Amino acid sequence: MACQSGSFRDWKRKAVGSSPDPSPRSCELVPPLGYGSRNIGSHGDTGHLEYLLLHTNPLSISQNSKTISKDPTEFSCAVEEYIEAAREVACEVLELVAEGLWITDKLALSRHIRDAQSDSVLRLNYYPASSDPSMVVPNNSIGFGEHSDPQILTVLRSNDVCGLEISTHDGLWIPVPPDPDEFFVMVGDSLQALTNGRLRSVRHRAVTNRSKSRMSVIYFGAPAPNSWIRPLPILLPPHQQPLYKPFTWAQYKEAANSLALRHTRLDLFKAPDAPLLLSASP
Ligand SMILES: O=C(O)CCC(=O)C(=O)O
Ligand SMILES: [Fe+2]
Repeated sequence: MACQSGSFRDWKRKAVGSSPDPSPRSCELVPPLGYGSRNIGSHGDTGHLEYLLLHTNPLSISQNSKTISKDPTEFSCAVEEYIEAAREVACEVLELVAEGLWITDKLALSRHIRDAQSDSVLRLNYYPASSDPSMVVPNNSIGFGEHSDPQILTVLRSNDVCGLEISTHDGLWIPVPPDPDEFFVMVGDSLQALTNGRLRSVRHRAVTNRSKSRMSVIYFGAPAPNSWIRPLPILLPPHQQPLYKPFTWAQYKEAANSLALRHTRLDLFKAPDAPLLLSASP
């Protein structure tokens, strides 16, 4: 069935309705895909949010849509259309990055997420308006704790409510002004490894708003599980050592999932004699 194009607002409405059920039931999907609430990962990280996590594979979307939406066809069309647009943004950005780094093969980075086996995912986060005194930082509650995204590139959109914050190298948190008509692009750990640290993954977090609920839709562009991630040879002049040992995306995912969110998970793959890269974390 052909998908009709719709705006970001339409997409959110189709995904969870204009006011999400405050106590939705489990979508009975294989973890970690599907519906989640408060718990992020399996290491005790919690936040004030509800989310849907979907694999971007069309078959997986159409199967999962049946348990998520009352109108699975409309839902999966909207999701697939959004993913296609977000993937295009991610690939264009990665091709510009390759050009900027004088990489002769312009597709060297984007090829990973164009791969039919790409393990990219889409996350829809809903942060209810709240302030829980136990998680205050200092005026708002933690919606999604500090971390860097493990994938290659993150393409994020939100409604017009602030909440996303990024950390400077010296640990200062800077709010990102919301704009529902813009994409926000963040470097993930895998891109840091592929570029041998020329690009650094962004530490970020989301805080909740006291008076307004916030929604974000995030495309995480990832390689195929068996793809090798290693510094591109062209970014390794003879005198320069690789900062990271080669790893497959499946290995990185497993390692990343073994640690809590706040850890600098890329450190697990540091090359033994790697020169010191000043940490991006506070
Ligand atoms: O919802 C947001 O603005 C950020 C969430 C986030 O960082 C994530 O889902 O990885
Ligand atoms: Fe993130």
